[in-house]
Amino acid sequence: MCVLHVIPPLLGLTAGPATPSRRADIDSLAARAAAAMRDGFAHVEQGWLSGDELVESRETMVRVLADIPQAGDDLDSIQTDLLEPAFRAQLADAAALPFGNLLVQLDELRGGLARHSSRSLLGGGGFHLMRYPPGAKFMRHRDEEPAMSEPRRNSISFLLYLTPDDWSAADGGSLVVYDASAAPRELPPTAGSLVIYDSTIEHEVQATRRERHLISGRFRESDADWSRRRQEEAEARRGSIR
Ligand SMILES: O=C(O)CCC(=O)C(=O)O
Ligand SMILES: [Fe+2]
Repeated sequence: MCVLHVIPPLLGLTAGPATPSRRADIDSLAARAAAAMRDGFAHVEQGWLSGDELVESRETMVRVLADIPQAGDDLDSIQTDLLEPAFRAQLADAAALPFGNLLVQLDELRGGLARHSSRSLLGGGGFHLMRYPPGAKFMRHRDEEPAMSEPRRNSISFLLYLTPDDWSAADGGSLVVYDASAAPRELPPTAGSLVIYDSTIEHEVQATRRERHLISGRFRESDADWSRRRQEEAEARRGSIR
C-alpha cells in the first residue's frame, strides 16, 4: 500500500457551516450509530451524501489524487490531517479547503458520537483518501488492536464511499464486517453511503473489479479514556449477567 503524507493542495470548495436541519440529521445519525456500536454492530447509513455534495466530494477526491504519484496495481491510501481543526486553521485560505463542507459535517458527527456514546473523542484523527484499482482488495484487519497501548487510540472508524452511482454486485469490492451479526455481513460500497463502526471490529474488502474510491476516517480517544471506558463496559456487562 502506498502511504503518503501530504499537505493537501488548496482547491476551490467553500466551507460553509452545516445547516440547522443537517445538524439535527447528524445528531440523529450519531444516536443510531452509537446504539448500534453499543450492541456490537456496525451502522450503515445509505445515501448520507447525495446530489451536489456527493458530486463535489468525488471531484475533489479525483483532483487531489491526480496530483499524487500512484502506486499502480496496489491500493493507494493518502493520509491527510484534514480532520484536525488546528491543521485546517493554519491553512492560508480556509475558505478554499478541500472537502470543506464535508469536514464541518464530520466535526458535527464527532461531537454527536461523543455525546451519544460517552466517549471522549478528540479533535482530528485519520482522514485517508483511498483508491482501489481493479483487482485490489484489503485483507481482514482491525483499525485498532485492543491489546496495544498508545497515547491516542482509534475509537470509532468511518467509511464514506465515493463510488459511481451505478455500482453493482458484479463490480465486487464489498466490505465484509465481522460484527455481532450471526454471519459476516457483506456491504456493497454504495455511492454516498457511510459506515460507522467501533475501530476494534474486524473487516476486510473483497477484490474490486472496478476502480473504487472512498474516504476512510478515524475518531480517536486518549489511551487513558479508552482503557477506563473498556473497563466500565466490562463491569456493566458483568453486572447485567449477575
Ligand atoms: O475500503 C474499505 O471499504 C475499507 C477500508 C479500511 O478498512 C480502512 O481504511 O481501514
Ligand atoms: Fe479498516
